[in-house]
Amino acid sequence: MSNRIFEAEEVVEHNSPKDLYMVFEGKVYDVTQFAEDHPGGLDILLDYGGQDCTKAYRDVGHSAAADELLEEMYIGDLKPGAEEKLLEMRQPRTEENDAPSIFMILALLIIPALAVIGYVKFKG
Ligand code: HEM
Repeated sequence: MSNRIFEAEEVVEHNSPKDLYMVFEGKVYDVTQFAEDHPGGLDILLDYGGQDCTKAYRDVGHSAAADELLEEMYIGDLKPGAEEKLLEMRQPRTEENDAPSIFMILALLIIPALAVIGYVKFKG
């Protein structure tokens, strides 16, 4: 069991599908691996990425099995009293990993196009 202490500044950064931390009852959990398989969906977890999900998690009435899963993802504790700071620092949801970026799409179109142009020129 880790008892690493996390600052609010650090937790808040982990808010994307590829890197997702959540705080529950003052403990920090790395839910990255699990997020895609969450029965309630990835999207709802992203709403709490890098944030405290204690109330939301309780309101759903998660099962004991869910509690056990959560425990397996425990990585440390939020610095005592940092809950408020965490909320103040709330960042907009990181969408960058939700879909391929426009740059990636452009690169995938341009690279083969350049290859074809190069080939045609070289041949001619
Ligand atoms: C952070 C760790 C979380 C874990 C490990 C987790 C785990 C689970 C599990 C195992 C279930 C299946 C039902 C059950 O066993 O209770 C479930 C369902 C659900 N969870 Fe989570 N959950 C987490 C966070 C959240 C959060 C923050 C929300 C936000 C509201 C949420 C919303 C839901 C909903 C709405 C369902 C019901 C899905 C359905 O039955 O259609 N969960 N979750």
